[in-house]
Amino acid sequence: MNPPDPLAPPVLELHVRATLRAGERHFALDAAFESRAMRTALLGASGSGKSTLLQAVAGLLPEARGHVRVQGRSLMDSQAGVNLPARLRRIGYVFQDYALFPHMSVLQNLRFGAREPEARAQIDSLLQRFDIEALRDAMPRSLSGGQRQRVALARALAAQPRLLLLDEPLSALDTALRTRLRAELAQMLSRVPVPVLIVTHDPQDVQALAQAVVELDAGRVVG
Ligand SMILES: Nc1ncnc2c1ncn2[C@@H]1O[C@H](COP(=O)(O)OP(=O)(O)OP(=O)(O)O)[C@@H](O)[C@H]1O
Repeated sequence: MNPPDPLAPPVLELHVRATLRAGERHFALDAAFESRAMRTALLGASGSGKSTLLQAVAGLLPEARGHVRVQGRSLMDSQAGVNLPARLRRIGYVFQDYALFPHMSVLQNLRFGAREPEARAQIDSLLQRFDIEALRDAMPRSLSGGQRQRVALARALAAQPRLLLLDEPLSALDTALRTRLRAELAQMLSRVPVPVLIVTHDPQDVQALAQAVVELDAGRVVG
C-alpha cells in the first residue's frame, strides 16, 4: 500500500456529539478524531460507545451533531446545515452477525446492495474476487461462517461505498475460525481501495486489520 499523501485531506475527520436517553439512564457521546490511515480500528470496553459512533457515521442516529468527513467529503456538518440521510451516504455496514437477508440467495443479497447499473455490472467480479461464485444460488443458512463473512463483505462493497464500517466482524466465530478469517479479511481489505473503520475488542484484530487505532472510553476518545 502507498504511504499517505501529506497534501490529501485526512481519510476520516470526525466529531460526533449525541446524548442518548432511556428512562433514568443516559449516555453522552462526544468523540473527536482524525485519521490519515485507510484502515482505522475503534477500540474500547463494552458500553464505551463504539456502536453508537458507527450509527452516527452511517446516518442512523438522528440526535447526532458535529461533523463527519470522509476523504474531504462532508456527510454531516451541523454548523453548515449538512446532514445527508443514510441512503445517500454510500456507507457499507457489516454487522457482527453479517445480517444477510435469509430469504434471498447470495446473488440476490449482492444485487440488493447494488442499485446503480454500474454497481450491478461489478457483481460478477465481486463474486470472483471473494471466491463465492459457486455459491451464487445458495441461501445464507446453508453457508459456513467464513462464507457468510465473504458474502457480507461482498454485499457491502457491491454498493460502491465511500466508507466501510465493520462492527466486530469476527466476534461470532470460535477461536480457530476467527484466526483463519482474520487473515482472510486482512487480505481482502488490502485489495479494496475503500476507507475502513472497524470496531473490535481484540488487539489481534487491530494488529492484523488496521494501521491506526482510536480508543473510546465512556463516549470520549482517550487515545
Ligand atoms: N437508546 C439509548 N438510551 C440510553 N442509553 C443507550 C441507548 N443506546 C445505547 N445506550 C448506552 O450507550 C452506551 C454505549 O453503547 P454502545 O452500544 O455504543 O457501546 P459499545 O461500545 O458498542 O458496546 P459493546 O462493545 O458492548 O457493543 C451504553 O452504556 C448503552 O447502554
